[in-house]
Amino acid sequence: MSDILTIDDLTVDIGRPLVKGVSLELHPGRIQGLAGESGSGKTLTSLAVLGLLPRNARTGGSIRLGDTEILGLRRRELNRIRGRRIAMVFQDPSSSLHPQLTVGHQLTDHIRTHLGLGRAAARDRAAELLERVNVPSASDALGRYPHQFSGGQRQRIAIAIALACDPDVLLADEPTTALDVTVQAGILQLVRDLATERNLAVLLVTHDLGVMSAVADDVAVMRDGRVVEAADRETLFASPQHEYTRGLLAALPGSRFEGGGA
Ligand SMILES: Nc1ncnc2c1ncn2[C@@H]1O[C@H](COP(=O)(O)OP(=O)(O)OP(=O)(O)O)[C@@H](O)[C@H]1O
Repeated sequence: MSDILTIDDLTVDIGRPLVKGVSLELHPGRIQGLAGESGSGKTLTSLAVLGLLPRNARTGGSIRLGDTEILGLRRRELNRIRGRRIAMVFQDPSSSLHPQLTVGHQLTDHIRTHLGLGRAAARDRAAELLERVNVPSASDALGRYPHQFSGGQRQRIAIAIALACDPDVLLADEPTTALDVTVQAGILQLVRDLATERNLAVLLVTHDLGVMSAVADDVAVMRDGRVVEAADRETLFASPQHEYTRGLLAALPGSRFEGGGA
């Protein structure tokens, strides 16, 4: 299976070692889950892919997009890749949406900047995207501001913006954590469907193994800066090898791993 994004022995040091040799491969059409408790280094790993680590971070290892090494690229080169080939959605959709600009303004600006389309063509594409992510009355929605939508709809809009330029890779960091449980399933199903229909390689970062079990094809579990276990979803959930993974699974409601034994 060909990989589109390859993280190889990644290290991140910010005053102390925080990511300690992480390797992961992302494949088109597949969702790679990255689980682990708070502080285990999941977010730093995904920020490294986007070149968004703090300036004082020192990195080692390799991150390749196709055949291109992207770890350590200059900001200008990275800007060309970010948004266009690698896109991201965050836990709080408001952080990717400008509060004072209409949704249409934000989507069409993004499309025009990256794809060089004219105003009318960009607006058509924006409406199509909103329809695809199931925002109701897509053409009306273009004229509205982010605060006029629910949290779930704002996350759908953030996903539409992320996908506007047909990226190869989507990094989703806790995309449903801030949402009501009832809304979460719909967003996860959307990410699942988009991965399949657009051949998108997704890195899904979450501390919630319940979320993982719903959509990820492969799961890696991080602890203290390292991947302690990685397998396809069925294998990992059926026979977790690592005590730490068993502990995480035991924390799930209704788990058969309660008590720590497999
Ligand atoms: N800018 C920074 N300077 C110093 N330490 C940092 C910085 N950013 C993160 N860290 C530390 O790095 C470790 C890993 O953080 P990271 O955000 O990657 O964890 P995480 O697994 O994503 O957890 P969470 O789910 O809480 O976001 C934590 O101990 C955190 O305190």
